[in-house]
Amino acid sequence: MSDATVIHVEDLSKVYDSGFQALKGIDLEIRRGEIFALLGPNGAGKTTLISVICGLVNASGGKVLVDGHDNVHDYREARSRIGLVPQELTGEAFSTVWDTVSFSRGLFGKPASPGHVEKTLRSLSLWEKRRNKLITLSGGMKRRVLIAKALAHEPQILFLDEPTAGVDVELRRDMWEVVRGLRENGVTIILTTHYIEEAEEMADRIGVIRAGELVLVEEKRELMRKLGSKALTLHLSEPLTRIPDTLAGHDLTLEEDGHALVYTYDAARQAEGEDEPAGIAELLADLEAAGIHFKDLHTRQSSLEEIFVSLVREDA
Ligand SMILES: Nc1ncnc2c1ncn2[C@@H]1O[C@H](COP(=O)(O)OP(=O)(O)OP(=O)(O)O)[C@@H](O)[C@H]1O
Repeated sequence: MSDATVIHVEDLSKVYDSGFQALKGIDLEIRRGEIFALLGPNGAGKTTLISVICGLVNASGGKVLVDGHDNVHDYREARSRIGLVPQELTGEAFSTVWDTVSFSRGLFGKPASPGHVEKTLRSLSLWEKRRNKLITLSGGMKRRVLIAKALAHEPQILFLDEPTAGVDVELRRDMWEVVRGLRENGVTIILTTHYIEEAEEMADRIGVIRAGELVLVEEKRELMRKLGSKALTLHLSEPLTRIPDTLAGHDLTLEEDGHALVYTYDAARQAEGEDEPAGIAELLADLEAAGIHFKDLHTRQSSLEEIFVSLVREDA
């Protein structure tokens, strides 16, 4: 395990008592200081994977090292390095923010540190609310308390399970800011999400899990470059009823009742400079030769969402 690796997951599998296999031979390295987004449809195994890494659910096979510590044989060392932000706050409605966070630190056998608790609360804009009972807080503030709780024992690694499920857009952006701030302080972040926008906005790398298998792990930029396709839309001066035979060699579709021609090409090919600029010059020459004129054109690149949908669909 290299220094850059903070979590090493090897051939991890999980079969629940029901006989259901939720994880199948997962191999994964999480790099120190990155934001890693684990994406997958409902039931794909995201929560199971993070629960096994955090030692809350036993694996059926394979192993997990957290900063070099085996999460079964050296559980306390491994667990002390991890903070886990669950989806919901449970059971502490009548405690104050301060007590909830301080208590959580004690659970990890760490000596009381009002200074650390104060720093954590301030960094999450919870300081003014420290005497409030949790039950009196808004949804957004409650989520911040969950994060503060998970950070109380000074972990290097923070897992966030669906950090923004069911929150409004404004609060979601707010949470993203909080998470980025944590990363700037050196915390490694692993988040599960099924909001593609969240992964697109936040992640350095993305893992896609489908039916218990990690089907892909990739730098976000690389993923979008490799799998993104681009489309060039030409708005025609005169509508066409069909694509002329002389243009059959181009990947074209006729849209908007014949008012637009859409040319689809591979963003990666273009980025690699091969066939630059992806056959557009030839297409334009052939259009000219066919007497087809356009009044406007625009390009767009597929979003991570489209890439994700096609990955999850592929031989599903
Ligand atoms: N205790 C359990 N016993 C049996 N099956 C379980 C158990 N917990 C989860 N599963 C099953 O394992 C699969 C993966 O569940 P998991 O919660 O890990 O998925 P997920 O990707 O986190 O989905 P979601 O986004 O819906 O939370 C699901 O089919 C689920 O029904």
